[in-house]
Parts: sequence; structure tokens; C-alpha cells
Amino acid sequence: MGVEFVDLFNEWASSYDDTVSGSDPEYKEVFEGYDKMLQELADLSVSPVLEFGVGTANLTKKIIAQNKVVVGIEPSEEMRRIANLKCPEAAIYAGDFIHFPALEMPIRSVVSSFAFHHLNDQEKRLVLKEYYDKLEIDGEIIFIDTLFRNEAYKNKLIQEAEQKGFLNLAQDLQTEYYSYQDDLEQMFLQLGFEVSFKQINKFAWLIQAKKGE
Ligand SMILES: C[S@@+](CC[C@H](N)C(=O)[O-])C[C@H]1O[C@@H](n2cnc3c(N)ncnc32)[C@H](O)[C@@H]1O
Repeated sequence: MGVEFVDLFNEWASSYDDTVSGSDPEYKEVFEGYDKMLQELADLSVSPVLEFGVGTANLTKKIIAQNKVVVGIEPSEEMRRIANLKCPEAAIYAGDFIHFPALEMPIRSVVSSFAFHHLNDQEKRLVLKEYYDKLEIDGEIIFIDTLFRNEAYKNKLIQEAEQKGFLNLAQDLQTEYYSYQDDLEQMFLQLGFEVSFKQINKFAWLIQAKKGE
């Protein structure tokens, strides 16, 4: 459950950093401002940090550069191999949003970029509840992910992708579990978080969810 996309990430790992730098026209707009948005997330994080779906460790590196403690979780073996090469100082473990090693440390921030959409709604709710329980009292979940404002906006983006011949992107937008903003907001609120959303580019949003008192 939740890791059905891992084969794809093993294959994508070696060219992933080129994609996020804008080399692939299909995904250029998805990752527009990538470096800056990851920096914003890193700046917001408070140590000790738990990061899910580290990929090639681009966010991890920025958090470590601020002398914060970060534990990373990543299901793809090939992504982990590259992440360890790029960021040997980080502790990166095999696992995923649902299954990950038991941690002795307190957790002040749970962070993730471009990965939460790998979980379906039921799984999202399950893990958010678990992170709520694991977070320190003033802890926060800080995610960046592709979201849709609503169904009409989703359909518009899919149509645009098809018109441009971006068929991989169009298929992606229809098959992965990208949330609607309202649904995700309700999920966080029902679990007791205070949540805010900020749109960063056409696809990506910054989501900050603070554990309520
Ligand atoms: C688009 S990449 C994002 C990588 C990195 N966070 C970034 O911002 O560039 C998605 C990452 O999530 C990982 N992933 C896929 N399914 C996952 C799951 N169920 N739990 C945690 N990570 C997952 C993939 O292996 C991949 O490394």
C-alpha cells in the first residue's frame, strides 16, 4: 500500500535532478521555482526533522546545511543510493510514509516535498493521525505537493497538458492521488491541526499544519 510507484522512481533516479532543474518540458511548470520552494520549506523546519520521500536529498541537504538534525525515509533503493552519495551526513532509511523505523528522538517537524500524493485519502488520514501523535506539542507538518484547487481546475490542467502533447503529465495528473485543497484542509482540521495553504506555482502548494494545543 502506498509504494506502488517505487519501480518508476528507481528508473527515474539517475535523471531526476535534471527533471527538477527544468530539462523535461513536460514537468518544467510542475517544478518551476523548485530550489527556492525547497529552501523556504527548509527555513520553516525546526529540528529534529523527520522527512518522507527524500528522493535525491535536495531538501535534506538544505536542512542539514542549517545544522538541523534530519532523519530521512525513502522507499526507492536507487533514490537512497543517490541521496547517500549527495548527502552522506544524513541518516536515510528504507521505508515509506506508513512503514518506517521506530525513532527514539522527539520530532518537531514532519516534512516532505512532492511525495504525499503517493498515498490515497485513507492512507493520508491514517498517517496524518500518526504524525499528530508523534509530533511534539508545538510541532508542525510542512509539505510541498501538487494540489488541485478543485475538480474544474484539475480538468483544466489535464486538458492543457493534453493540448501541449504532454501525455505523461496528463496521465500522471489522472492516476496519482493528488488532493483537492478543500478535502485536505478538512482532513487536517478534523485531526486537530491548524492548517494553511499557499500556492507556489501552477501545480505546487506549501502546506503548513500546526499541531493544536
Ligand atoms: C517526485 S519525488 C520527490 C523527491 C524529493 N522529495 C524532491 O522534492 O525532489 C517522490 C519521492 O517519493 C518517494 N515515494 C514514493 N512512494 C512513497 C511512499 N509511499 N512513501 C514515501 N515516499 C514515497 C519516491 O521514491 C520519490 O523518491
